[in-house]
Amino acid sequence: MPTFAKLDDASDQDRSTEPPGNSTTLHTTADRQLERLTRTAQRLTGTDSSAILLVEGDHQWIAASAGHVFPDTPRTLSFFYHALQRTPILVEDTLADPRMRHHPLVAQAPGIRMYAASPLLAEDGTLLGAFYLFDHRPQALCAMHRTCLDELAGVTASAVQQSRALASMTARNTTLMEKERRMLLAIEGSGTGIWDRNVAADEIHYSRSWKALLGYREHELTNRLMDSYLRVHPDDIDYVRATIQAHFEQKTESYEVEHRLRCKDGSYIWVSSRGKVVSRTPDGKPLRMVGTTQDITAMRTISERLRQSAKLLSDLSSEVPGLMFQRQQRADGTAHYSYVSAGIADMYELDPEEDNTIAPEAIHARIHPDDLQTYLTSFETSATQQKPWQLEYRVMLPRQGLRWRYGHARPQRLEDGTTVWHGLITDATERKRIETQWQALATTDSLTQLPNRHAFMTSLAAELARLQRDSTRMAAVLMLDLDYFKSINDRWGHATGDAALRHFASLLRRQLRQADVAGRMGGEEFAVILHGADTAAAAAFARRLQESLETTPLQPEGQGPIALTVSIGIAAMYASDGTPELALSRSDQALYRAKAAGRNCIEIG
Ligand SMILES: Nc1nc2c(ncn2[C@@H]2O[C@H](COP(=O)(O)OP(=O)(O)OP(=O)(O)O)[C@@H](O)[C@H]2O)c(=O)[nH]1
Repeated sequence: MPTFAKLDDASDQDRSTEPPGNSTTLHTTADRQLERLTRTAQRLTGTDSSAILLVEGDHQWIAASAGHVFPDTPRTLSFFYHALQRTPILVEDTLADPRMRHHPLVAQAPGIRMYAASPLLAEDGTLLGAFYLFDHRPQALCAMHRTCLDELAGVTASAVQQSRALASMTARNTTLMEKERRMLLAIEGSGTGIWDRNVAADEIHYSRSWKALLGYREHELTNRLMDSYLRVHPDDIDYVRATIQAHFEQKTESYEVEHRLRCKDGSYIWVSSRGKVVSRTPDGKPLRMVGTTQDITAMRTISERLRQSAKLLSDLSSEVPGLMFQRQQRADGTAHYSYVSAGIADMYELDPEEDNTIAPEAIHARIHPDDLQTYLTSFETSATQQKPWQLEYRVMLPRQGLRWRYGHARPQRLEDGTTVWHGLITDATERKRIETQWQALATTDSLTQLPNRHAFMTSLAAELARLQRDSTRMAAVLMLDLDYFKSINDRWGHATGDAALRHFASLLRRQLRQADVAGRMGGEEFAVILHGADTAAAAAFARRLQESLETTPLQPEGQGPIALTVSIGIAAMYASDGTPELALSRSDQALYRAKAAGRNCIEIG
């Protein structure tokens, strides 16, 4: 039995005198029980009044009282608070106690003289409040009354505890129910239909929103399972049944299928149905299955459009000749090909990865070693200047061999500094071949296959530039003109004249070294650049040429040999020459003199 302790000097003027807002406060039945307990205490002990004070958090309030009515004022509370200790208290005469004697409830009506209290303790030791006895006469409670007070306090504590547990459970249930209600509202609101299938009874129940999905009102659909299958599109029915069956047989964790359902107006919508068997017989037969149905028509339409766009892109990229690519270069300079089309098989003879990417090293290994640096630098320049990438380069392929490629792409700078190019690589080999042909045609004399005047003048300018870069070098320029050529034409015909020109060009070509250049300047007039030669060396060259012409006459078919001679004018080229024409002009003047000297002569300008 607890012993009565001395009164502590403690008060709490700040505590609220109201039960907490969300309190598990005792009301109605529980309150009445407490009232009954205070009356019982009053009667059993013969005291004037009795009260129960409850405490919860920062709140404390008088939950029940018998005898005097105690107003809930802070001062009054401080009077009660003295008892909120964990041990019983007995004040036999309040007037003898300095801390109570001036309290209004002592000094004035009702003039409390005896004050006894026992704490209300929960099983875990939490203080729930106190049970009080008061009397207007000073007295020492007998042992039986003290025990009675303690026991009543114990019963009260247990009642309060139970009541609070019940209230807390009710609150939890209310919260759960509210949550469930909100979830159902959310599901309904999201346009998701709910169904509940009774497998044994071959029945299926639909929520209002499920029926609304198909345009039906609440009462318009039966619960018969066989009716539900009639609404499934005929093309989908087999796999819908098979999917359900698989789940019934526990081959799948849940039932999940996309199919079409017929609406009230006869049109079809695409739905996603998901469900799960929630109860089975002990041997595993399904009893009940619940699930949801969602209209995914719009989503299917979008995904179908996306699929078609993706197919179009894929068709385009595989059908358009060449290689479409996306190349990314991060700010740190590392690059990778994030997309390559099927054209990579032809352009580089490479197979892309499954995700249509390829390592840049694989491509670099196919690029002609002489062009690789230009290729890499061109991308760098494009990235730095954010200008379109454009390049003609050679590739060395295992099957096709040496080929030309033309690439162009536009760069885009991303926020993180990455540059992304989208572009196309095409085969430029044929174009290059034609270009080379045109180039040859444009620079070669078709009759003699020697460079024409334009090409010769280009070489002459290049030779002058070389001399001007290094004045220790030498070069000689020769002008050559066949003698009496008109008479050959006149006598043997134009075709023989042509043959004579080809014959001379052939002899001339044979006399040239690698670095020398000869050209046909027009008619029967030729010119030669002798690289690294002075005029003496050029004169020796000219003599050798005249000798070879003398010893090798033209031999037209069916005719006797035709002797040819050539007059030659020689001039040195100087670094000081302002234009290449100057040296040519000097050699031309020398030629003029050679002609004047009787032809088949050599003159140095
Ligand atoms: N067969 C042929 N004749 C050409 C060609 N080009 C120019 N001729 C001819 O070459 C001749 C050149 O004659 P001329 O300029 O009088 O010179 P030449 O008869 O050689 O007299 P000299 O140069 O003074 O020795 C002309 O009759 C031109 O028609 C050509 O491509 N083929």
